[in-house]
Amino acid sequence: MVNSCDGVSLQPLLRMASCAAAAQLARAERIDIQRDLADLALAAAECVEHAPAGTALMQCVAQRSPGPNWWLPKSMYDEALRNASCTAASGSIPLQVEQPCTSCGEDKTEKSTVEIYRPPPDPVVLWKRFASPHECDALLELAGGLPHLPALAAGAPQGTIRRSLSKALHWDHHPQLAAFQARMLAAAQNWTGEDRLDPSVLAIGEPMNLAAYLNPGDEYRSHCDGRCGARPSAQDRIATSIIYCQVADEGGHTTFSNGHLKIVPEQGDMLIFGYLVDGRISLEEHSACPVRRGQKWIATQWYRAAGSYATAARAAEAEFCAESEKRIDGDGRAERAVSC
Ligand SMILES: O=C(O)CCC(=O)C(=O)O
Ligand SMILES: [Fe+2]
Repeated sequence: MVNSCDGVSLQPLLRMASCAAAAQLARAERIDIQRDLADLALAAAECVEHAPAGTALMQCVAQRSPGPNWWLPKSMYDEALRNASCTAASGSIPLQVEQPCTSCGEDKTEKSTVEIYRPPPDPVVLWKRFASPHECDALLELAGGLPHLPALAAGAPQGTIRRSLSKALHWDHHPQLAAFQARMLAAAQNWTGEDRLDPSVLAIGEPMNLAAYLNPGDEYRSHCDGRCGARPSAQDRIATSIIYCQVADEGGHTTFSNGHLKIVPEQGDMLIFGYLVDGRISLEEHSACPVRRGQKWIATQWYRAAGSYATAARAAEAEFCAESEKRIDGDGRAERAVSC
């Protein structure tokens, strides 16, 4: 009996085909979903520990899995890789570079470190200690404090993959955000090589998103902020920056499972990644691993290409706000109305 396709979030046609194929094969008693998923998880765990840095995890998994994985629904496959990448014993090893510190005031001799995990065209870098504790406190104050962040609505498009509190911070409500966002944008432009990132983020852009993972198990499962490698339309996001204002004592790391990267940030670090790639397997897919102990909160800024920003951002914001207004069942947590 095959019912493991329930809850799978593939494109409907692909999902139907994939699930039908799986059901047919399973009926023929040649395939056992649970067994094949367990094999996949084992292969992924081995690859996460042993594949050399830079090797795409998918290639290693394909070589090590005893059976074919092509028929598994994509979301199950992605989840297995992601779970393995979250349990990896240590973080990936980056190339480190030093640069003049842009947040050290008058002291021009101070340097800041940037860790390069992957070069363009889909770069991933971690700017160490980008935000000071004071800057993070200021962001939180604008959001009204951690206990007052609204929970993501269960009915929201991302409600099934994201378990966290979340709030949009609007520039026009909080003018003091502007200088900080300008610094984030400059860093993102520099490290993605994307001078197309729209500077109008400062005036009318997609709001900054504060997200808090306060309970054990809070997470953001595998997803793409952009188009997962498909040709981006004029309105799609092309880069992301995430400031880790608080990191969990255990868990809560960020992984790029397809690209075999595990980022273990410290407080104040900013992750920057770009994903304007076309026509090849995307390494953009990423996730926030479940928090195991302690709490984590982040500030995310998504970027689009110049010219696309105003309409797309407004549409996205309107959708987000409409969904967020819905009440939340909250998985046993207190129900709370959401204001946007
Ligand atoms: O919390 C994280 O580590 C990842 C967050 C994320 O993917 C996002 O905000 O788009
Ligand atoms: Fe993301």
